[in-house]
Amino acid sequence: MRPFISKTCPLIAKFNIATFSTLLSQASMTSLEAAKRLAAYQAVDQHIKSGYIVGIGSGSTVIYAVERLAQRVATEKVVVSCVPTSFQARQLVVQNQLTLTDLDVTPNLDVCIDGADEVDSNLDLIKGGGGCLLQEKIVASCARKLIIIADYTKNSSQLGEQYKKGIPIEVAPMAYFPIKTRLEAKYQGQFMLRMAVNKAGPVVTDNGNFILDWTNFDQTLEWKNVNQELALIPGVVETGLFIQMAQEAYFGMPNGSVKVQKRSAANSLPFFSSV
Ligand SMILES: O=C(CO)[C@H](O)[C@H](O)COP(=O)(O)O
Repeated sequence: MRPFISKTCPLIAKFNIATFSTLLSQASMTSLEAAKRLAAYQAVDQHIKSGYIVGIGSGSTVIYAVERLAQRVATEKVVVSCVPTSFQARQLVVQNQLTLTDLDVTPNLDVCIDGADEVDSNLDLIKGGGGCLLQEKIVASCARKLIIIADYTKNSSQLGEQYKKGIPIEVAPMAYFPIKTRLEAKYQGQFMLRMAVNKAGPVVTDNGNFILDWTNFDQTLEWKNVNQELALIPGVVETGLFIQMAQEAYFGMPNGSVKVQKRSAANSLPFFSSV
């Protein structure tokens, strides 16, 4: 059958192109969502046992992890208590009727399952695209294992290779401008105040702080040192650099497989130490 080409009616041609591109973006969205789901389900199946205290990360991939956890609670009678890393995570736990706890009651977690914005070949991460970095890092630092779940677009050899939205730095509101000025004088790149959508002004985190997103940075920096330098600046609350924290990353791949990347024990920081 010959393809329909409308030379006489540009409107029909336009409609066809628009419809085609919508279908195309839906198809790619679906494969990305399928990849997230695959990674999340496999990580939950391999790392969560009955009796565990589980840290629940934030973001769109974690939704599938909580979905799988709820299925396992219902079908296998697995018993878990969950420590959320954000308002969103708390809502997910509650909506899925999982047992909610916190660090006051259960400060030692068996595992924390979370997403990431980018994972490098050392298993160091950029996190905080969803603005939840502070609580995510606190909860992860209380867990024996941090397991990352992500789709294939997050799997890089170095930080900044694919993820261009920048490294988030959570700052006290009154300090954002002096910190921005100081960091722009010291490092290559920009430190952009993250602005809200559908609200005038900046994003305000779950902890009442602002976020500076560090873009166009030098990808060859020594991230462990940079993280320590940033953490020492008055007004910096936390960074989205998660260095030597994750033990394993599960990447859902486009072909329906899951790639698992593991950290060697020698390249891990001791429990409860993230800087
Ligand atoms: O760090 C995060 C939120 O602060 C998320 O884990 C990260 O942004 C990845 O999210 P998603 O699973 O939606 O890609």
